[in-house]
Amino acid sequence: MENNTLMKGENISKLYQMGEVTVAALKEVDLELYQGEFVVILGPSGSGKSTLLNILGGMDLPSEGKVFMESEDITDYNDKKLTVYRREKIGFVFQFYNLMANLTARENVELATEICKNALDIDEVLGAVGLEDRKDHFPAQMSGGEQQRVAIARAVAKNPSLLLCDEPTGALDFQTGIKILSLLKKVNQEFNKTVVIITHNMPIGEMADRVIKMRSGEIIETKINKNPIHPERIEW
Ligand SMILES: Nc1ncnc2c1ncn2[C@@H]1O[C@H](COP(=O)(O)OP(=O)(O)OP(=O)(O)O)[C@@H](O)[C@H]1O
Repeated sequence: MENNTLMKGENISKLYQMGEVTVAALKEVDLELYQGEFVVILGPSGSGKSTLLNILGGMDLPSEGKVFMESEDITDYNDKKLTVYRREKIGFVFQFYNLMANLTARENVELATEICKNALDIDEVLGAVGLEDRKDHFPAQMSGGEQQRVAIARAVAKNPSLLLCDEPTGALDFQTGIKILSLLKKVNQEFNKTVVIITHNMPIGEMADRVIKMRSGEIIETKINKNPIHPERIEW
């Protein structure tokens, strides 16, 4: 592995047996993620993005292939080690925030960090995502954009090696979506977190250091953006 390789997937395949039919969600995918980069994985519905994200995040295992995080092969892990891996190495951000409705913003973040070894200061992270005045609000008292900020704070405060975001702007209007993308960029730069976003929204690729395009379970193109644009300049 190169010095700054954070994750490496080798020959990853994922097959689903549907009665007589075998669906190949991923076909011999190779990829590398580098420390500190901002990656956007683009592809149409059904191209295998979520399957790949789930495997990188230790939520699912490949049918074949190896997945290394910081040189350790996570496909060798048992369930217990995978749980620790998900808890300590990965921050997840989903389209629908998945916050605990009966906990405040601060408590949602606190709960996620309680069992993590190297958690960051909760109030500092809530401040960084612009929620200092909303800490004691419950999810139902917040807008979609604010709830997504809580979800991002929750993921970042664990101090993971990698932030995996599945359509993080999918449920938001354009302006709010741009703000969330700007926040993810800030987290990438200020907290030096490697960020991966999966989306079918092509213009989002323009803010990435690297764009990985998928189709039918394969990576069909990897493109380095020499001059990624600021999210505020994205239009869709
Ligand atoms: N649990 C499953 N059982 C059977 N087939 C599955 C399963 N999960 C995914 N697939 C199939 O694998 C392929 C890839 O699905 P995946 O969800 O990874 O695509 P995607 O690019 O994330 O799509 P979307 O953007 O719609 O979420 C699809 O053909 C899908 O139907």
